[in-house]
Amino acid sequence: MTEQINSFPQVLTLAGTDSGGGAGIMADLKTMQARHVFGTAVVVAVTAQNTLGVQDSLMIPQEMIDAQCASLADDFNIKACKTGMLGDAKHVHYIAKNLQKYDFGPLVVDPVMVAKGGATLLTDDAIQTVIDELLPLATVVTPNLVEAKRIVGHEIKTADEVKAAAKEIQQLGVKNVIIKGGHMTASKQESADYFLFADQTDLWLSAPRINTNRTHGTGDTLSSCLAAELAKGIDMKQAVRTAKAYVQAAIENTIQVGHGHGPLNHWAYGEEENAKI
Ligand SMILES: Nc1ncnc2c1ncn2[C@@H]1O[C@H](COP(=O)(O)OP(=O)(O)OP(=O)(O)O)[C@@H](O)[C@H]1O
Ligand SMILES: Cc1ncc(COP(=O)(O)O)c(N)n1
Repeated sequence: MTEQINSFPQVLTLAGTDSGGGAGIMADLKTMQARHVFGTAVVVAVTAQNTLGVQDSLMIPQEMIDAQCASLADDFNIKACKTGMLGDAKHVHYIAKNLQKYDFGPLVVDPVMVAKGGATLLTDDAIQTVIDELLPLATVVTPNLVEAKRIVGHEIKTADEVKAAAKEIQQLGVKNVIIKGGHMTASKQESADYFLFADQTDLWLSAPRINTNRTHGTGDTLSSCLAAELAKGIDMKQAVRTAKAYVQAAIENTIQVGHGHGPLNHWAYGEEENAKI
């Protein structure tokens, strides 16, 4: 009976808050809500942020991170989780320890490094800790082009180099790799993401590139949608298609909020479809 009561898909984000509501934990919870899963959150960092940039940030102490993870593990039945902004090497380590201690299901690692406005969200020395401690725990990692370059430690220019980099990242111990195309601006027509799956099949998923600066939180939205689908038991290949379509609809159906890099429209995707889920 208890198991039945606790069986509704529950998802966890371990990340930073965005007071402006467009990225980080706020984007994650909005995405989870729209995908009809129950969203929970471990706050790793607090940012004072709006669409113009990050004005300040505060890292949460280890004891409080551990306490949040313990609270969730004691009560909830988390079926998938994602990481976002983790700030520094120490916090990457605290999160990796908690993810080893508790079973929160498949892990989506979004290796958030720099905000669209240019603020550092992960210190340089922490990249190696992500590689050593977090990637081996991940079911899927979702770097953008810039993050992928930092992980492999060299330039990635052509489509063949994107594919080779995904393979290199997979060899670090992650089953599935997605290199996101938002920063691959060579094509003005499309935004194409590359997917390399655990079974060695691969896929480019392309969608029309929208000419807009209202792309605050695109990466968070993709990774939290992916986690939401995985929590429902959807297989990885279908989950990535839904996540890409969800982000596309959220960028396309723009809303006018803030004066800078505006947020996405998290309720745009398949509104009638959602009503039926
Ligand atoms: N202008 C755009 N038009 C269409 N799709 C886009 C656009 N910008 C980004 N995307 C899509 O959004 C998703 C996230 O990609 P992106 O490379 O922007 O991630 P990110 O840089 O990690 O995002 P964030 O900076 O929010 O963390 C990908 O599916 C990408 O193809
Ligand atoms: C707390 C937090 N997490 C992630 C991002 C990345 O989003 P973006 O690159 O769109 O600014 C952010 N700005 N803030």
